[in-house]
Amino acid sequence: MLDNINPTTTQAWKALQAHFEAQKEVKLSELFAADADRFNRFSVEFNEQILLDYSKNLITEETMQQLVALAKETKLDSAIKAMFSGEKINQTEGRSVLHTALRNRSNTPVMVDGEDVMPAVNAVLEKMKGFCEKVHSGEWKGYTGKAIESIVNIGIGGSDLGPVMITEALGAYKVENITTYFVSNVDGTHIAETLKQVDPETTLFLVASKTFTTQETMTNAHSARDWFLAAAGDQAHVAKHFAALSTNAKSVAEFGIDTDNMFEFWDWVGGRYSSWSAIGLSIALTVGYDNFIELLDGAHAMDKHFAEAELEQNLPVILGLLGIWYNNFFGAESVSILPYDQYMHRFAAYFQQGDMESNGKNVDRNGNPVDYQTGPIIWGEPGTNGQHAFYQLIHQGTKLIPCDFIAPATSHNPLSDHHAKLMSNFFAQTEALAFGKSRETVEAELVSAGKSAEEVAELAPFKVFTGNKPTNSILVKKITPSSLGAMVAMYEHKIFVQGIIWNIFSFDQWGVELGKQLANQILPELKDGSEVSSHDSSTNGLINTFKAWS
Ligand SMILES: O=P(O)(O)OC[C@H]1O[C@@H](O)[C@@H](O)[C@@H](O)[C@@H]1O
Repeated sequence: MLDNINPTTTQAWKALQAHFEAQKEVKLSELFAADADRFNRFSVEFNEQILLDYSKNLITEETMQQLVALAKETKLDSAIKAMFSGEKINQTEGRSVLHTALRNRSNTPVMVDGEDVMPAVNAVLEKMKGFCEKVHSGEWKGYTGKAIESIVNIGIGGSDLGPVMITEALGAYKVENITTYFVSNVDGTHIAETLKQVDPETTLFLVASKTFTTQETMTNAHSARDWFLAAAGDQAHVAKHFAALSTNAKSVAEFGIDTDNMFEFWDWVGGRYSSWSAIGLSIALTVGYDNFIELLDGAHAMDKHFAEAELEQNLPVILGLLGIWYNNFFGAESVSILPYDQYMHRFAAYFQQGDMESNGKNVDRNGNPVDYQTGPIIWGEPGTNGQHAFYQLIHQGTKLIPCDFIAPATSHNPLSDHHAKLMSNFFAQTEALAFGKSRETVEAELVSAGKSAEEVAELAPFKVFTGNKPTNSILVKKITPSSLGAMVAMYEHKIFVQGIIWNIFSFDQWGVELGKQLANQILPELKDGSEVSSHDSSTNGLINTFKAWS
């Protein structure tokens, strides 16, 4: 059981509040001017792979000490131990939270209900390995004897976003002769457009669903099977073209997928934490099984760091605490994740689910409404595209938006000076956000551009950058399976740290249920043209207009 401590009642919270009042006007320019060693003081390196520079944050040593005190007072230490040891910390569902066991490469026993889960974890990995070997070697043949060329992963949410993000992020590692597609949306366009690109004789569908009941996934899976059978004819051919990644063997069998083709995982794996499980089969098929294992290795190294490093030196803890500083004291509402790496273009979307589904909670672990802010809005796009779109608001808007800038030191595509240009933008943006451009500088520039005194006075206010916008810079040596695994685990644990301190349950997601229930009620009402009057006037009006127009 997790402790149950309202963070706002702790000594540390009160101290942080007083500290915030005393230094909320602090200027990054002054902090840097006063301390030549600030970069060294506020940066940590992980395994010569990842550098987290958090010196461009609105913090002093005292801020960090008090934030760490908050983590200690809210018993983060024991919560970390509880998670890793398989305690049922997902209390509203009565489940352990063991995505860390899926990548427990040291293979030490992890007990759930008195049983070590590692043999089952390893057995599924072996099965995935054998399957990948067969598909990649061409030994696995479709119903007309041809090798597999296309993988279509059908899943949504946690059964889609992680594999999409990771296969894209590891684009440089793709195996030859396999093209992977992802279908998630129940909008028929998604599956229809995908099926146009593949050949039933050479396509393998992975039906990825923890529950195997999700409406979108099951609808897409049935349409895929209909399409396949229209070409293949015989139901017996399904076995060569459909595999299931699920915890629900019964429904998999009912769908008609051979249980030999089922890759199992367990209820102690949350959907948004499931890329490391059988849900990762699309990853292993796309980038190779060995690279999938390297991904797990990287995540495991970060797990060890999270479990063992001092809180002051602990990357996920530092990130989590900084987030709390802005979310709960500065009143920041969102966090932007900005990867300067085209391969990582779905990273922010992935952690939108990871973070917002985990910590978007308004009830604490007692079941009482919280009277403080919890999970932030997560958003972002790859740089430099974002610079030409929404950075205006980050630089000169009225909202405080702490940003994580992520970039690889080495590019997989060292084409002329592209990478230097990309990186110059990465460095320039955090510098600009931190230090801005003063009125004096703006005026001097306008004068030297030949503007009159009147023009200078007129234009200057619009060209001033106040600066003092906080950022983290995460410099990665190279985006490899291992460093990516470490980075994903780092963000996962950041979310954990914040959920513990906010005294909420991060591993359930009841908030997704109501919409599903209502959609199930509305679906039969759409079957005929009769007027609907059972809802509020807006919903009735929309449904009836839809019926008239469709
Ligand atoms: O993997 P399945 O069971 O299809 O769920 C897919 C997704 O469904 C949503 O409603 C959420 O609960 C997600 O956490 C989950 O990842």
